[in-house]
Amino acid sequence: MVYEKEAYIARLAVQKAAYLTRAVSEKILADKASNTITKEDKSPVTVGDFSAQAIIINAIKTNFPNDEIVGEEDGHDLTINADLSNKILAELTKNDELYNSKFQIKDELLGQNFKSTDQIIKVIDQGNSEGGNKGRYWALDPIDGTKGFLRGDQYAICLALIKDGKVELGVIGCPNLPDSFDSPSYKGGLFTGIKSQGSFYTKLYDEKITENLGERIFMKNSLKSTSELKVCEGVEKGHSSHDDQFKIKTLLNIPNGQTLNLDSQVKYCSLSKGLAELYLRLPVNFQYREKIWDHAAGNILITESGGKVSDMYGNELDFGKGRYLDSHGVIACNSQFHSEVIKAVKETIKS
Ligand SMILES: Nc1ncnc2c1ncn2[C@@H]1O[C@H](COP(=O)(O)OS(=O)(=O)O)[C@@H](OP(=O)(O)O)[C@H]1O
Ligand SMILES: [Mg+2]
Ligand SMILES: [Mg+2]
Ligand SMILES: [Mg+2]
Repeated sequence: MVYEKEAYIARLAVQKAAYLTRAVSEKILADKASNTITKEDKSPVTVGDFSAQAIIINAIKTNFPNDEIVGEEDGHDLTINADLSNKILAELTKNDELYNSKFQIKDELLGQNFKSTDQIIKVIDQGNSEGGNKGRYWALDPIDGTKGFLRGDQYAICLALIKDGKVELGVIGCPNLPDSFDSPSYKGGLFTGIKSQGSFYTKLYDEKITENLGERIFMKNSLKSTSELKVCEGVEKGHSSHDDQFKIKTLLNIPNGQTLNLDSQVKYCSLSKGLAELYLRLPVNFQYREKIWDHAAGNILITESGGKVSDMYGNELDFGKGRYLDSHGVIACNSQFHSEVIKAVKETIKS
C-alpha cells in the first residue's frame, strides 16, 4: 500500500497528541489564563497547541528526516516565557509515560522523549517550512479551532502530507466528536484520507493504532433535493459570514434548523462520515488569507469520500502556493450538489 508507513506514523502521532490535549483541556477550562497566551495576530494559543505540535513534529522528523513541515505555531513566544515552557515540558513528560505504556510503543518509534524546554522549542520551530509546489512536506495544525478548545467545544488535530502541491494523505483527530449527533454512543474520532484509497474512520481512544485504517466512510450522495442538505458552519462570526451563508441556504431551500455550528475541521470530518453534506465558509473579510493547515487534511477526506471542495467561485484549492491559500471562501459539498451550491453562492454575492 502506498503511504502505509506515513499513515501509520501520522495516526499514531495524532492519537498521542489527542491524549495530551484531552488532559490539558480540563486544566484550561479550570484556569484559562495560566495556560493560554495571545499571539501577535491577536489569536489565542495554548499549552495544548504547542505540545501537540512538538509531539507530531518529533514523530515526523524521527521517521521521515528529509520531510519539511508547514506548522501553525513557532517557538518564539516560548523563548521569553519560562513559565509556559515549563508547563509544556511537564505535560509532554506525563503524556510520554502515559501513552507509551498504555499502547506499548516501542522505544523512540515517535522520537526521543522530551527532556528540556530548549529541545521542545527547537522541535516546534521545525514547523517553519514555506511549502510550495515542489517536493514533499507536511501541513500541521496542532489544534485547529483553538477557540472551540478554550470553550470545551469541538477542535481537531490536523496533519496532511503534500507532494508537489497536492494533498496525498490527511489524518484528523477529533477529541470531542461523537460518532453520531442524533444518538451518540462514543466520543472521539480518528479520520484518515489517502489519495485513490478512500476515507476511513476509527475510534480515537483506547484502540491500538495498526496499519488497518478502519471503517471506510462515504458522503451521502442520493438526496432528493438541495432542501435535504444538512449544513456545517463555523461558530465564530469573525471567521465566516453567517449572513451570506443564511442567504445561500435560503436560495437552496434548506430549512432553518438543518445547520450544525462546529469549530475546526471537525466540519470536514462530519461531512466525510455522512453526518452532513454541505460546509459553507464565506469570507467576512477579503483581506484574510486562509492557511493551508486549516484545510489540507479535510480536503482529502472529502474528495476521497465522494465530495468536492472548492473556493467560493468553484475553483479547486491550490495547496502549492506556500503557507497560505490564494483563494477566498471554501465550499465543500457532496458531488451531487456541489455545482448547484456554487450557482447559489454566485447569485448571492452578485446581489
Ligand atoms: N478572519 C478569519 N477568517 C477565516 N478564518 C480565520 C480568521 N481568523 C482566524 N481564522 C482561522 O480559523 C481557524 C478556525 O476555523 P474554524 O472553522 O474553527 O472557525 S469557526 O469558529 O468554526 O468559524 C483558525 O484556526 P486555529 O488558529 O487553528 O484555531 C484560524 O486559522
Ligand atoms: Mg486552524
Ligand atoms: Mg491551530
Ligand atoms: Mg491558531
